[in-house]
Amino acid sequence: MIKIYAPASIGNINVGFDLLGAAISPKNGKLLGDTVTIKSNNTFNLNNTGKFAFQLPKNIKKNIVWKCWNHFCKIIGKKILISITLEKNMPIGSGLGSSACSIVATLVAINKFCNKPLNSRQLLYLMGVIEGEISGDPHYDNVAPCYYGGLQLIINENNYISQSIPFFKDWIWIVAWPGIKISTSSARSILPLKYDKKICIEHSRLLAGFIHASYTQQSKLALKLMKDIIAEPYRMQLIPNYLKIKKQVLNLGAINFGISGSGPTIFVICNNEIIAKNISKWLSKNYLKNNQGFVHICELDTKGTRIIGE
Ligand SMILES: Nc1ncnc2c1ncn2[C@@H]1O[C@H](COP(=O)(O)OP(=O)(O)O)[C@@H](O)[C@H]1O
Ligand SMILES: N[C@@H](CCOP(=O)(O)O)C(=O)O
Repeated sequence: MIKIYAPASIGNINVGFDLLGAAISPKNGKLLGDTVTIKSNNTFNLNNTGKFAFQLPKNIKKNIVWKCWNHFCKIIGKKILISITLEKNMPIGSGLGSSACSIVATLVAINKFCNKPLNSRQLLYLMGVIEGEISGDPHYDNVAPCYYGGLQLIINENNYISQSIPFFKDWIWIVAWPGIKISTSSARSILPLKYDKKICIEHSRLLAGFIHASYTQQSKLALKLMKDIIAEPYRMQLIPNYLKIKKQVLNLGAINFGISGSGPTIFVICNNEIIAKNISKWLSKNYLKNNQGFVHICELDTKGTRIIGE
């Protein structure tokens, strides 16, 4: 038996649309991600459990776990006889890399079960392909941090898909999912196909400056540059009262605020535990739309996807 856990992730982190992503874990030690358990069987079998299993497609062939298994069988040229249990603990369409959690956990588990025929780069490439089948075009800013952990910069050069970049250990990351869905594909479809030269130059300044500030550990500079001029201007309309919430949370002492991935989850950065607790309480009261929603005070998950049982 192999049991794999894959953590939630924040895609984009404002300044790096499709190019930066952070894996996160609640500071209280709770798990925030999907778990996949695999054992040998006489045929393929998939069981769905977990708080958000009800959101999964009824047709097994539309479940990401089946897609991952099917891709892997084609790659190794044989039917892999396993029973898979997906513990779907990440809400679908949340903006916390729910699809990435299932993709990464399943592929890592199957690869280990088959004695690792794929190396980590080949595995991550496959993760991006499957992510692209779901959201319309491949993007690695959820699967890379979910797989490797930490803060990942998508490189796609010299045989590297992503590489870790330094982060700020004193940053506290709050995520608030209101309990409603926004599909990644729809949130991608509302973005412009082209941007003005002025925006492109400004985005390069912000992203390059953020990476420089990260390597030189200039927290205040990193925060000033951590702006989203690519997606937020268009996606904020999908999130009720977005600008009002943002203004209030910044007034409560947050040092940064943005849309997590394609939303509707928002993320908040603080550098003070008391302020973080206060903002978490405020968001629980004012941002959650139903009893499905949640707020977690998190830190970067540096371990990434890992074995939690054998
Ligand atoms: N195991 C799974 N986990 C998440 N989504 C799944 C899974 N299996 C199938 N899906 C489908 O994939 C799509 C994922 O939607 P998406 O908006 O990308 O979610 P998220 O942004 O949370 O990753 C949904 O249509 C969902 O029904
Ligand atoms: N870069 C992607 C990130 C999507 O993240 P998700 O958690 O919403 O799937 C995008 O912004 O479309």
